[in-house]
Amino acid sequence: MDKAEIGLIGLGTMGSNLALNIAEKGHRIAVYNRTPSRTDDFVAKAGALASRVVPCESLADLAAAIRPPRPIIIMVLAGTPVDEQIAALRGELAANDIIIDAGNANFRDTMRRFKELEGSGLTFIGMGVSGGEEGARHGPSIMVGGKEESWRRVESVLTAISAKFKGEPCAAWLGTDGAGHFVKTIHNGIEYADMQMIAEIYGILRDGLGMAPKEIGSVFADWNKGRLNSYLIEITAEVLKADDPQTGKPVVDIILDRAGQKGTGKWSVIEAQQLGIPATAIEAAVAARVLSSLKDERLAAERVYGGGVVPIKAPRETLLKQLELALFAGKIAAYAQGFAVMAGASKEFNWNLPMPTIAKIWRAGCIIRSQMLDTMVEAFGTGAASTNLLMAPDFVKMMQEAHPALRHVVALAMEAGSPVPALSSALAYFDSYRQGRGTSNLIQAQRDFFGAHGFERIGETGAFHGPWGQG
Ligand SMILES: NC(=O)C1=CN([C@@H]2O[C@H](COP(=O)(O)OP(=O)(O)OC[C@H]3O[C@@H](n4cnc5c(N)ncnc54)[C@H](OP(=O)(O)O)[C@@H]3O)[C@@H](O)[C@H]2O)C=CC1
Ligand SMILES: O=C(CO)[C@H](O)[C@H](O)COP(=O)(O)O
Repeated sequence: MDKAEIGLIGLGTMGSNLALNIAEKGHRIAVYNRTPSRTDDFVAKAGALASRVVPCESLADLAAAIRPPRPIIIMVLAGTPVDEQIAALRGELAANDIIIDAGNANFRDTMRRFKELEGSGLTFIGMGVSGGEEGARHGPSIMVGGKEESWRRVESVLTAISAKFKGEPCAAWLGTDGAGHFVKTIHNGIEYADMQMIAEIYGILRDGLGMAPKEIGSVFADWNKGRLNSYLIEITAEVLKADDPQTGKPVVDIILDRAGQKGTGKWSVIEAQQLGIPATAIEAAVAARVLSSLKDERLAAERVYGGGVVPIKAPRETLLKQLELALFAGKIAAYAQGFAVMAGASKEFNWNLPMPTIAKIWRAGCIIRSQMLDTMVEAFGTGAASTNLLMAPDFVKMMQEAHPALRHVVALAMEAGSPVPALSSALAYFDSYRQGRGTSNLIQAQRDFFGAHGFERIGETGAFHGPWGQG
């Protein structure tokens, strides 16, 4: 039997679809899954593509089925399972074989694994994949980290399976060791902020305006035709229009309001804080998921304080326009924060992250794909966004048009008691960023008062102390 060109471990949601995508592009692929029945099911459902799939019962079989040098994708749950698979694989592999971790790894783990495998003769790639089930099957966005020569060895298969934006593949090498997984982490951080802001707008429409899910779905569907055009808006419209076959009720109304999270949002925030880069909308989105998980406490607090949202009395069409613009402004701020964190990490880890390329490969395939990303390609490509996306002329124009609506919507929601943590954080970030004279002069004075930390005087150099305690 002909040897496979590539191998894949982990036939869960992502792995099985990625394997079919690879087979469909004409590559013979060997697959292995810890639970053998999953491999059998996979082959049974692969249809005509099964002829290009080599099912394997062990890692030894997998290694034997692939033509050396063997590229092997690991697509299992992030964390210990990846270390276990690498440890088990090492004995089966030979020099020049390539291990590709395609899960949502913490980039610090990727850096460690990269170091651990250095000198072993094996090549390690940390690769972020975005697009969910559908993307994995028909074209995800692929963010690669590792040695550039390692990328060159797998470039043709990865570009073939990736999404295409106007013919350009959404797969790229972004830098050494953890660069690909870091970029995927921040992609997810922006995803958290975007999803949270959409949910906040949904809250205003549901509780403030008393709209039904299908009506709200139509609003999102409308917005998807305009400046907010994006995958997340598109699926939100679909989600809101779907009915639960069991009860006949709208699906959103039967889902418990407790959001899960697997780590990438939290890691985005931790790294942003470590780097000293504000990512307030992402932070707010992670905190909102945590608060959502405290269902019992929230119910108890509602009994104490009341939780109702005061109906919002405003002309509906005007308000809908403002909500659309507010979401647009919030989204720009979230992207600005995400890119700023990547710029900070790029310096810290010497990655030289190519921002225009990142914007390019996010234009199709990934969860945060949106019309706005094409304008970002231009802004980063010309250097106009090199300080901050908010300073690129195209985005200045958009924010000038949209920020008054964000302010109005946040004020309205706060007054009504409809929580808008991500939108309000985005607004506060924007307001703080554009304030030439802020209020931290007072903080410096306080720090000096209680801790003799010193402060700078306007127009003078050196450290000064205040006249504290002199009456
Ligand atoms: N779902 C999504 O939208 C996306 C997921 N990802 C990432 O892709 C990776 C896979 O996710 P997904 O496909 O959704 O997960 P699934 O839960 O669908 O599948 C998990 C896979 O991991 C395997 N696995 C779990 N634990 C171990 C272990 N200890 N040793 C060996 N194999 C193990 C499972 O094998 P078994 O059948 O034996 O349990 C299964 O093949 C994760 O890192 C995830 O974060 C990335 C982008 C999008
Ligand atoms: O990477 C993804 C999308 O880009 C995965 O779907 C990931 O699981 C999303 O994160 P979380 O589960 O924390 O919401």
